[in-house]
Amino acid sequence: MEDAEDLKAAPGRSNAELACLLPHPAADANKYTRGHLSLVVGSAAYPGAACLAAAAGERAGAGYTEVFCAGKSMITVRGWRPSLVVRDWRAWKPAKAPAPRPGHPTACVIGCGFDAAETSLTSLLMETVRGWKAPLLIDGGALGLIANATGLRLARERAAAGRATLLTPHGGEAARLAQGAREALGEAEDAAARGTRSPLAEAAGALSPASRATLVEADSAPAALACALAEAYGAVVALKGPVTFIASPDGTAEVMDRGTSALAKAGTGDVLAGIVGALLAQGLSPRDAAALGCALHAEAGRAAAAALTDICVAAEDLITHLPDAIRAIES
Ligand SMILES: NC(=O)C1=CN([C@@H]2O[C@H](COP(=O)(O)OP(=O)(O)OC[C@H]3O[C@@H](n4cnc5c(N)ncnc54)[C@H](OP(=O)(O)O)[C@@H]3O)[C@@H](O)[C@H]2O)[C@@H](O)CC1
Ligand SMILES: Nc1ncnc2c1ncn2[C@@H]1O[C@H](COP(=O)(O)OP(=O)(O)O)[C@@H](O)[C@H]1O
Repeated sequence: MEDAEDLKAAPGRSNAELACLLPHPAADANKYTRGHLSLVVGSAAYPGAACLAAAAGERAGAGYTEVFCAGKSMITVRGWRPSLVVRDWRAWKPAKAPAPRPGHPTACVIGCGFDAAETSLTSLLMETVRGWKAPLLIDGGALGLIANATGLRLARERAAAGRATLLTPHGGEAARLAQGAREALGEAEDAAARGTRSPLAEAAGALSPASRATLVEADSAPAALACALAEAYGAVVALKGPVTFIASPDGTAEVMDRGTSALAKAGTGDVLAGIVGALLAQGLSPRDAAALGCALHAEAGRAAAAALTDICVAAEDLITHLPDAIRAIES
């Protein structure tokens, strides 16, 4: 990887490049071949996050959208959109899900509306990171729960097994992920000092000096931070903000700067997670899903602001205006 100071993210992709990625259904498609999206979301405290992520995923093209949420959230999610398949998250068995097979893409989004105070969610998350074989997007409260040495080790084990992971932190969540990586580095250094061999110590030893420096600094630039987190966790990282940086574990990064401050409202990140998750579930790579999903989200924000003003746009409006975003990218 380049020195952190020299890091430059590639400019955002053109409409023509993004339009090629749009997952129009084949003439002989059925709901299963179009892509199965499982969302493990919506604690009792935040049923709204489950509604937003799942409805966005369905509108972004997933053929079968299944929501696993807290028992207390189920009635809210069912009432919000009857086409969603809603189950209690006690029915979520990630390790028993069949391996993805050609022509039947699938993906999981976990964490929108996770309540950090609910420690029982840690085992649900870790079981998913360990056992879920298809692409996995981790968002919201789940990011805080993997931001530690155990979470980093499990994420890296997924990468080593060739299982794709995408992290979508905002600035606060990215700071927590960096803190978790520092904790892992500390544990690895202790292990090395004791002469103990461990996968974590080997991973920490392999981390580039630039990433190590970025993770240790308090105020790293977002592009460098996204790259360092991607390398440390072995995942594609979309670090959200007024400008979003999409970084891959190989040190490459791209910028998405189509957004509008109309997007600065609660719940818009849940909508983004649903859109990107649906694109993963339709077979796009994590990097392509992040690039197209973030661009569609931003264009939906622009279309919503044109219709409603930048003051009035709320997260639900992005779902309504997603068709305008698709047309903007295709034009
Ligand atoms: N309708 C629903 O059900 C909704 C449910 N939601 C769900 O709620 C859960 C908690 O998620 P959350 O984002 O609200 O809170 P949390 O993770 O504690 O982080 C907030 C702290 O981080 C910091 N911060 C720094 N930079 C930042 C930045 N760029 N953008 C934002 N924050 C930034 C900032 O600290 P400060 O800078 O103020 O010191 C701030 O105090 C999660 O599961 C989510 O899915 C929400 O999506 C809303 C709609
Ligand atoms: N000023 C801004 N300009 C452009 N995009 C923004 C701005 N503020 C926030 N966003 C976008 O809005 C979304 C907010 O996500 P997040 O903070 O996770 O919200 P929540 O957790 O409430 O769902 C991100 O996609 C981010 O890039």
